Amino acid sequence: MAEYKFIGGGITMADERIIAALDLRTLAEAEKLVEKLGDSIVFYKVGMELFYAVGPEIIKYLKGKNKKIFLDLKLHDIPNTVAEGLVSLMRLGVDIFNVHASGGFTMMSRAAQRVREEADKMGINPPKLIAITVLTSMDGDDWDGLGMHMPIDEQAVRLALLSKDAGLDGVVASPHEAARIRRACGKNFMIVTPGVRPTGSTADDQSRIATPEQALKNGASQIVVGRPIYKADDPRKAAEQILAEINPADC
Ligand SMILES: O=c1ccn([C@@H]2O[C@H](COP(=O)(O)O)[C@@H](O)[C@H]2O)c(=O)[nH]1
Repeated sequence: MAEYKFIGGGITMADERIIAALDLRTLAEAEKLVEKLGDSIVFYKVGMELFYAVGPEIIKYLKGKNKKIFLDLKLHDIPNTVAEGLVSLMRLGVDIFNVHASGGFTMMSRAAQRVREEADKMGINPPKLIAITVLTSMDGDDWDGLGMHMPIDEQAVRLALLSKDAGLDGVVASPHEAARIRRACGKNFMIVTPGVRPTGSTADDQSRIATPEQALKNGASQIVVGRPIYKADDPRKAAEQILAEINPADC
């Protein structure tokens, strides 16, 4: 939701529907970007590149700045290993974390149950546990190479329903499948969509992309934006343009 803040005499908006990906290699680079973005971004995604290099320090830093955190480590292993891995990550105090839905129902339901049990013990609200459906970089050729015969969108809906049945809070999917997943899984299910590109930006290695506005119209609850913000000459301006696009009445 949009939350208005007065900054330096002007108005800027913070909107938890935008999650900015911190795909950087050092704490110093991440801190510099977070400083530049200021109050325009309240939700950050920490993925493998940064977490493997910096570890829990980045989470501590973001929490110190009152930012929300999606820890995107995409766990994919046997049920016990994933469940206990998530329990270890819970100590960091993140808001969202994730597993691969292709790990299957048993893995996901054990993970969801273990996260709830541990949250009860810790006396906290459990972090949201979501599952990757089909990576947004996959195109038809990649998909065929895996020997998959069901179309990508059908498989994404199938994995979303499996995740919901297993007790997860939502999924990561491309904006192309968001509408079908929203219809199948209902209004309270989280649908986080990477593969978001403002008009005019390059697709990079993403295949199933849409603009921020279209992704949200399709039913995404949150959008992930990485390179269009952190590689921009002026990251704050890039973030504010996305905010303006998704909150047209507010500008
Ligand atoms: O299917 C997926 C799952 C995760 N991601 C992650 O989102 C960001 C996207 O970054 P861009 O620079 O905006 O392309 C990145 O961290 C991925 O690891 C995804 O893209 N697709």
